[in-house]
Amino acid sequence: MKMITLILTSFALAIIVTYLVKLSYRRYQFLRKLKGLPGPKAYPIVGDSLEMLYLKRNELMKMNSEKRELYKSIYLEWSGPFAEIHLLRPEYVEVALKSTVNITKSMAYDFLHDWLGTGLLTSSGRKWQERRKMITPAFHFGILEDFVEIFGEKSRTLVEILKKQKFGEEFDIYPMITNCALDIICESAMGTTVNAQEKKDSDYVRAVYEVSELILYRALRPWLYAEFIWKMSSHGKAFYRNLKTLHDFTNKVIVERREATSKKCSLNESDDGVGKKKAFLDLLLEATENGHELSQADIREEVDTFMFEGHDTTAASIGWAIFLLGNNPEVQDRVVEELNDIFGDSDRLATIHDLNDMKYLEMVIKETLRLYPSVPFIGRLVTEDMVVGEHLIPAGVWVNIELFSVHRCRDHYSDPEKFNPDNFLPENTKSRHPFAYVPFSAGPRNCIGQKFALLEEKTILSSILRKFRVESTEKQEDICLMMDLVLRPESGVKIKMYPREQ
Ligand code: HEM
Repeated sequence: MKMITLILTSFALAIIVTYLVKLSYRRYQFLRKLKGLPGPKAYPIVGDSLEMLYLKRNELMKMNSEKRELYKSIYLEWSGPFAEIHLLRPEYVEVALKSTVNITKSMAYDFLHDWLGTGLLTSSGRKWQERRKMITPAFHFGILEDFVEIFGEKSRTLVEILKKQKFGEEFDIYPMITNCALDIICESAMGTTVNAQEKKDSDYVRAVYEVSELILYRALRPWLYAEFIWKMSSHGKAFYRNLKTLHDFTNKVIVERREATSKKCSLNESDDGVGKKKAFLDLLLEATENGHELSQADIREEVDTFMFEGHDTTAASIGWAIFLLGNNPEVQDRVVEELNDIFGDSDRLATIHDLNDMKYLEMVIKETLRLYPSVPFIGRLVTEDMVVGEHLIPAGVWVNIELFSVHRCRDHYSDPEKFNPDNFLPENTKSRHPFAYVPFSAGPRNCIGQKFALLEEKTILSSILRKFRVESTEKQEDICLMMDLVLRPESGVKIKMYPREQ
């Protein structure tokens, strides 16, 4: 017995040692190729991840800003044994984002696979190309027009909820905006209502929050990366329990929607009883009828991807816009002036034409996304050698494309920390580097939902501002940036509100 234990232990040790030697050799090879790149001190195997272990979630962005000041354009970090190159300049980011070969996402996205499978956000190669081609028409302008009605209805509910707040008293508007965005994406993606704004006890909504929180919890704890350890841990168990709620819900909606659609086809009805507006899900179901082979799981991963990508991102950006408008009354007044010109005394919902006329509000939204991009970093695995400036980035390393840093580049913005919507006046954008502003990414893997997002943001913000004057109770310099799955203010968006009529 003792002998067997000894043999097995030696065998396990030999495997571990071989693996460590392989990692060290790989590191040595990369170091030779990456000679000359600056970066923090790193050790074999653990890299510079040790400092991350002691870092609080709200310190991540601060550390990131310090590194931006120190290294300016590019630096090398070691995430454990893996080399990660951070790109901070528009000129470098352009090379990475324009690449049609280096489109594979980095390991960080693997944590999303349980929920999103390999849908549009997380897939790569042929699968991604085919899906992108198939899904792009779903974001056509004509189709987006249908969603504007949903944006308006849900925003109206938000305004009714806000009316119940005590005017002049501080409160956090962020959770209300998030619930509104969740209602919008549920109805747009699946054609179903979860009433996140009015109903506090939806299992689905609770599971969305729990799963997002638990993905982040795992991402910040390397000892939970191994799947079998994660599955055994209490947080992992909670994750899979909530995940089941999410998948069961999406599966049920798909089945019901499929049945309703085929009933409509067999009766040859023009109006469907499913509702006149088409959800993204209907467009995917139609694609299966038009020759695309999509299984239930294929459709689910795309619907789940919209759910994930399509609510936190917009909620964060709307929250930041309210925060900035509440700190800059003169900008808020100009937005309201524009809204008065469009709506006069009318209480009607905004049409797509009204939204297109909101030019100044659009500049405000763009400037908000410059200062506080909902997705501050994008990660890619380099699969083919790439040259940025005078640096060769070899295949096998990860690149971290830092949208947050690019947007604060002093060469392209004279006062980068200042909120100034005029940065987006045509005369100011015309000569700027095209990759100095990329909140929706750029190149082949840019955000497919960006027009949807802009229309949604305009609808929610204009609905709030037509009814209320907002005043922020925290200043820009005091706010602590929190890197969750999206970039958000640590303490929410604290405001006081007053009715416009007064
Ligand atoms: C302000 C709101 C939004 C921002 C800032 C934003 C930003 C981004 C960024 C930076 C990416 C690239 C991610 C990467 O390469 O890893 C992306 C991809 C994506 N976004 Fe958005 N997004 C927003 C809203 C939306 C909405 C509303 C939807 C859907 C309705 C959506 C769907 C997607 C999808 C499916 C992808 C993956 C595209 C692909 O790889 O082909 N996004 N988004």
